[in-house]
Amino acid sequence: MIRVVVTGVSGRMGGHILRGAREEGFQLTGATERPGFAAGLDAGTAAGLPPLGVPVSADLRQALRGGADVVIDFTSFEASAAHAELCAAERVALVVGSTGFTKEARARVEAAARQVPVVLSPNMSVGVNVLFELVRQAAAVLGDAYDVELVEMHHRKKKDAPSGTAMRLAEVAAEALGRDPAKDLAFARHGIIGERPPREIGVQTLRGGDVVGEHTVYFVGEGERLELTHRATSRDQFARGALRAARWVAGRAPGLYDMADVLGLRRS
Ligand SMILES: NC(=O)C1=CN([C@@H]2O[C@H](COP(=O)(O)OP(=O)(O)OC[C@H]3O[C@@H](n4cnc5c(N)ncnc54)[C@H](OP(=O)(O)O)[C@@H]3O)[C@@H](O)[C@H]2O)C=CC1
Ligand SMILES: O=C(O)C1=N[C@H](C(=O)O)C[C@H](O)C1
Repeated sequence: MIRVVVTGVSGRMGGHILRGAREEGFQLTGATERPGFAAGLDAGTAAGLPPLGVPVSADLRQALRGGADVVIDFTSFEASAAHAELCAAERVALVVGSTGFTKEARARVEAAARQVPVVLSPNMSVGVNVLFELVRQAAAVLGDAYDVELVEMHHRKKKDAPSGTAMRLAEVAAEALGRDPAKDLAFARHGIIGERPPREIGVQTLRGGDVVGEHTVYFVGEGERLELTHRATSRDQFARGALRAARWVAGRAPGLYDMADVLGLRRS
């Protein structure tokens, strides 16, 4: 039985992961929430589920005392960077779903992945990981004759923009078209903007209500338009993907992996 510690259990993803872990036969050995949260509360109760017999800790080091094969972490980029360093020190595998990483925070996760295996992915759903491949293929075949535009929509409480998934989709398209994400992504348009630069990849963000997560990539040509859309209607698919990643990464060699590795989609 795989022993798992889940961080941020009272968050939107936390409850879905705890429920999935119980249904899929993981052994929950620890749980955390941000310092200041009611430490000692049952993890299930904290997540709005029936009690699970595991208390919430205010820090991951304490939560790992019960032993763990893997930590599943959907918190924030800052918390995930600190969690990665602790997992490296404690030699525990890690699955990170947090998004919005700064270069510095990502470098901390990469450094941790030299000590322990880490799966880091902005979207753990199978559907979105297939979308990454479809976008790669479409961009490679359609080429420069088609303008690439991307729109993402999420709930009003989401903190980072554009979504991690949108950023990855734009990077995948840019790579297939030989463009530079640092120069060619356009995140806003306003005023007299002039003609669209041909190399531009537009990335636009919508926020509102309780939208779980929607991404559309447009390839707009002369006389035709291809639209590739993924709509998440529940957080369960993200949680199922994270648990699949946890099963895959526990006991693996140190390294930074993503869902393409977990799902066997990695291109050589
Ligand atoms: N990869 C994927 O498939 C998906 C990724 N995400 C990403 O996952 C992250 C979390 O999303 P979501 O669940 O919606 O966000 P929430 O804010 O609902 O949940 C995050 C939880 O983590 C807690 N937290 C923050 N810092 C710490 C800490 N140091 N230790 C323990 N707990 C902490 C937060 O507490 P507090 O509220 O007090 O800050 C909160 O309860 C986001 O970055 C989001 O973009 C989301 C869905 C799918
Ligand atoms: O914050 C969210 O909710 C989500 N975040 C991820 C992202 O930023 O791509 C994945 C998913 O779309 C939900």
